[in-house]
Amino acid sequence: MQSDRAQKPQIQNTHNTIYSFALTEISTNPYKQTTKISLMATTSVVPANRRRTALQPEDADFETTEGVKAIASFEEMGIKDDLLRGIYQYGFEKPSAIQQRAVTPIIQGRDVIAQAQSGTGKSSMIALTVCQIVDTSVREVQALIVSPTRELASQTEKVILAIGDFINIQAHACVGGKSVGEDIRKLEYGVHVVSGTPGRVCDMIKRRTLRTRAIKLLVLDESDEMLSRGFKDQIYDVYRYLPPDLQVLSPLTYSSLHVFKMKFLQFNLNFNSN
Ligand SMILES: Nc1ncnc2c1ncn2[C@@H]1O[C@H](COP(=O)(O)OP(=O)(O)OP(=O)(O)O)[C@@H](O)[C@H]1O
Repeated sequence: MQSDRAQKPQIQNTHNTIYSFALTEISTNPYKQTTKISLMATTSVVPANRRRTALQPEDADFETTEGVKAIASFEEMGIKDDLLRGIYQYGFEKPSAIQQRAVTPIIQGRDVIAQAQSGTGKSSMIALTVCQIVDTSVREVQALIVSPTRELASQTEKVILAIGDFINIQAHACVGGKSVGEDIRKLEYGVHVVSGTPGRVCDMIKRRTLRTRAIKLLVLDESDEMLSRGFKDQIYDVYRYLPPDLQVLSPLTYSSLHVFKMKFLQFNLNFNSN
């Protein structure tokens, strides 16, 4: 199954998009095609105390949507020069195995579900693809990353700011427990990326402090984890405010794909019964 964004039927901003991306695994959704990349097995997962060494063995076993190729260098991915400088300065020399397969479809605008174990480079992949997709000459929120925990949301913001140093990216972590006033100040000043937790993001959108009209990419980081933490309604609430032609990226851990599918199936049924 190969996705071609240009050929996708136009759909309304109804519930279709979010459940169609989630249901790709079942391969029956007529509306939208999604690129899916699964790292089936890893022989080395990065130990927690080792930084920037997430490279998987080249022969890592992957299951992907047809046509997904492994691209061995960041240059060959067509990443902008100033972002490449940031990536190298951050200490990444070459993409990890999941990055080799997932970065290109993401920057081509496809919806992507990328499953791989912890420590394989998924969070870093969010940071670098967001930096590539955002146009920093336009000071509006263009990418929204929703994460299950405050720590993860803040960590993603930090990696974006570090990797995107040379493109002058402005990112803000919108997380519960931090000052609402500071969120309002930062958002009104203008940022390109918001990385947050569902409740605070939802709150900022409802206050109209977080303006959604220019958002083109929604990242549901560890979406399986978010659903298991009971954030389903808040994710849906956020989604309702986003523009119709939205790209969705969903990185998740391999072991929980099953749970993810089951929960989103439920999600779908609930939507239809509204
Ligand atoms: N291309 C790369 N080259 C070298 N190191 C990398 C690369 N990508 C990621 N890393 C490093 O590998 C470690 C794990 O990466 P990351 O946090 O992105 O993985 P993850 O799959 O999201 O894992 P977790 O769920 O544990 O956060 C981090 O220290 C990160 O800096």
